[in-house]
Amino acid sequence: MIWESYGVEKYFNDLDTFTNYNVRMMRYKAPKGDEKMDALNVHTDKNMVTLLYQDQVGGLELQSKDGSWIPVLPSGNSFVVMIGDVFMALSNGRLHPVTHRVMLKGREDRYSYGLFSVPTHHVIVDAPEALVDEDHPKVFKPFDYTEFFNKYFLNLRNQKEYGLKEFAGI
Ligand SMILES: O=C(O)CCC(=O)C(=O)O
Ligand SMILES: [Fe+2]
Repeated sequence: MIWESYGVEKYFNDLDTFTNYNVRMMRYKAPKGDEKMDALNVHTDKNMVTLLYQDQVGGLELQSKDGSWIPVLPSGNSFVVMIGDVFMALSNGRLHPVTHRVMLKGREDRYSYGLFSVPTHHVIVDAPEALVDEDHPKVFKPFDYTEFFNKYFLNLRNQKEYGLKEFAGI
């Protein structure tokens, strides 16, 4: 639908052939004390699209443009849909991934469930030419998704948030 709205759906006819889907169930242990605990670091997702369901404990927070944090209230019958860095690159910077984190308070463990669409191994991510023009100069160089992810992952172990702008920004 998004690609149709930009008139570039024909470039993504074979999207299925270069997309994998990962399902992940995540458990966050309840904090030990009474303080609000940083349970998942501040980040944008590095994949294409994420579908997320959190249980009644809640804790997911989204960052607004002014830097403040907006809690996503738990809902038994809805999913959160977020785009990741790859989608930003494919849209030539038109769409932006939301920065988010998980903060926990209280005595209950938290569970969340995610469906993550990711490019297959070593896919080259590049925005369609039709989305590049004078008003929208190219924002990212074509890049190998696996190389980007590996670099991101290495930085994660050093507690550093590593973004696509650093890896492939023009
Ligand atoms: O558990 C959550 O609600 C968020 C998980 C998340 O942001 C992620 O896995 O990228
Ligand atoms: Fe995330």
